[in-house]
Amino acid sequence: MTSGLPPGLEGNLVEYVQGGVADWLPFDHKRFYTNAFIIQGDKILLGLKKRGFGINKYNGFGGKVEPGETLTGAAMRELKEEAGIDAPLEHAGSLLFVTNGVGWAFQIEIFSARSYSGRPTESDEMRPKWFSFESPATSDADAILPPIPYEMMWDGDDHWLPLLVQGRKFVGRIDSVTQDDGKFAMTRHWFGTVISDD
Ligand SMILES: Nc1ncnc2c1[nH]c(=O)n2[C@H]1C[C@H](O)[C@@H](COP(=O)(O)OP(=O)(O)OP(=O)(O)O)O1
Repeated sequence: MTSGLPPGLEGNLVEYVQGGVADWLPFDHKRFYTNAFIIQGDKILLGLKKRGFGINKYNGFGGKVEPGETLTGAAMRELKEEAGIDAPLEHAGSLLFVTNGVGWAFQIEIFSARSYSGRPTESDEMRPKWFSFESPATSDADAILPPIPYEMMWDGDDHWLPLLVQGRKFVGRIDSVTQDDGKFAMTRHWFGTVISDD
């Protein structure tokens, strides 16, 4: 294991970016979630969350890992439920989110695929939309795609999404405090890239 990692992270990692000086927040257990992204050429499929936690934010497709499910099985189920597509998802990274006063941490396993079958379809929970991660945003021959809408995504996504797009495996932790308006403010973050899975 790499020394000096934030609590809750493990692996053979090299630091990529970090910020904030607050103490790492305490948590007593993790709850597991998945989040899946389809990447094709210079475009990425995101979904606008229509309800619940993270409403009106763009994100990958995912949710809670149900009892008895594997992480990959959960990721594939959520992708189908929320975007109507199947994909050969592969594990791409792990993120730990800790918020003050919650007591437990979100462990989010990130998956990606470069191909998929079916047609991205709006569900009760998510509205799929393609974005370009190249600049200028001219992905499709006949359509100009908008750039990744980081201003409508979770804080910190701008740190790790470029690694995902480049196919570099990553691990990160983001601590946040809840503000008076109910929004989160990042207090500390750390991201590393995986040197090897050994
Ligand atoms: N910071 C943070 N906290 C919590 N969840 C997330 C983040 N960043 C994220 O990217 N996410 C992801 C993790 C999951 O993919 C979703 C949240 O899942 P949720 O929609 O609550 O779970 P479901 O199982 O789909 O929920 P319901 O079907 O019960 O509504 O955001």
